[in-house]
Amino acid sequence: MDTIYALASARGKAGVAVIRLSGPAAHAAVAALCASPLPALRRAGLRRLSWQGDVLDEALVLLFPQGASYTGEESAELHLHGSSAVVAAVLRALAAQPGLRLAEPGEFTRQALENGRLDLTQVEGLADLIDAETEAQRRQALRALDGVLGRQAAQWRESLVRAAALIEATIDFADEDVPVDVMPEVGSLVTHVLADLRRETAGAAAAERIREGFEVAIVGPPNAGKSTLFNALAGREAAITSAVAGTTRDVIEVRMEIAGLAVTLLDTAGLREAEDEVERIGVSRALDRARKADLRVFLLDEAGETEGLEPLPEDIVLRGKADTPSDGPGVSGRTGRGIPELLAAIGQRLEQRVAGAGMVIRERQHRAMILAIKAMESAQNEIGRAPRRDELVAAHLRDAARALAMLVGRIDVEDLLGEIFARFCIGK
Ligand SMILES: Nc1nc2c(ncn2[C@@H]2O[C@H](COP(=O)(O)OP(=O)(O)OP(=O)(O)O)[C@@H](O)[C@H]2O)c(=O)[nH]1
Ligand SMILES: [K+]
Ligand SMILES: [Mg+2]
Repeated sequence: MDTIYALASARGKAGVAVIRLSGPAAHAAVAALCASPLPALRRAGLRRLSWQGDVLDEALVLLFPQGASYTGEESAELHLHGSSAVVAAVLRALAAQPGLRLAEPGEFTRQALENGRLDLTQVEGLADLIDAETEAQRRQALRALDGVLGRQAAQWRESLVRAAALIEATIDFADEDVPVDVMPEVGSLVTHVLADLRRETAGAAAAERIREGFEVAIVGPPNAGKSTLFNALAGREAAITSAVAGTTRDVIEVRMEIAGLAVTLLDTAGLREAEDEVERIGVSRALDRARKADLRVFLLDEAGETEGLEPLPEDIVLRGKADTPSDGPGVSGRTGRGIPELLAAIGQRLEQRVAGAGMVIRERQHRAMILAIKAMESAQNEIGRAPRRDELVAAHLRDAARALAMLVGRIDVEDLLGEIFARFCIGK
């Protein structure tokens, strides 16, 4: 087992920079830099770090024992002054130590996974937490990091393994008298776990939306004031506005947060039968993106019509350029009138769509759950058959248990690991 090290904090100037070490030689490597004895385990101590007669920094040194660290390995943290020269000097001194090497991206977390400190769903939660931009993403990622899904999956697996074992026990009794009929208990275990799995997968789409965010498109006739409204919502002049109908051609995007949810807001070309070739392309892009968006805000002019696109029941339809109360209900990008109400209406519709969000967040987790559900449905069908083939019931239940093991990364995940960890930064 190698001892790995890396800068764990962000690169560049900062108040403090943290270098992390993990592996059997971690404490020895720190000791080699410290003139005075190392601080007690899990106690921060200020130490002068030096290497080959050269003082590197005054650092806070923190040691964690094997089995009680983030990675599960013997580890250490050096809290340095956050200068790139100091960090570079300490990294050079560590590189010179025998048995040490620079960590790969995500390798500390990979050690944690391999040592059973985290399961795969927690690693995914951690990746999401690092990427989190909104409140809903942060809360959801923290729940995943806490391991809710892994704990629940362990209970489901236990029930399935118990059910399979009950059947297998009766198979061994085949030629003799079977002591008890186990099928009522097996049937009830299967029914309960299946109901749980179905309920959790039903919330997967909502959870995925929290993670990925929503697309909300502003659509309507030319000159309705879409780009002006878009800029007002974005809080900056992201789109060109002008009195010329057909100003916007490309779909323009801004990322924002509405009701704690990640939203990509889209400004689109005014919808009409365009004469101009470029505008026609713009209109066709507008239609395409607006149809794919999660929600459309139809901004209408006095005529109150939109060419080529019908609002869906959940869409928002309102009149633009409603600058003053005498203009009636609607919204004005110019004066800001009606914007808080519009944001509230968008937020309310999006919140409805994430209401059922559960523990299953990623497509990968969803697929593992579906595999488990399919296997359990096969088991249930077999239970209902006459004559019933008990070996098959047991085999389907074992398949379902295996799918749940995949869910938490206990088996069959080598490829996945590469994919997940490649997205981590070095030092995580
Ligand atoms: N009074 C008033 N005028 C507005 C408002 N919003 C936009 N306008 C004016 O209406 C004209 C068109 O505004 P844009 O924001 O470019 O309209 P658009 O819907 O994006 O137009 P296209 O991109 O050409 O489809 C400009 O002259 C704006 O100044 C508003 O809320 N009130
Ligand atoms: K315009
Ligand atoms: Mg526009």
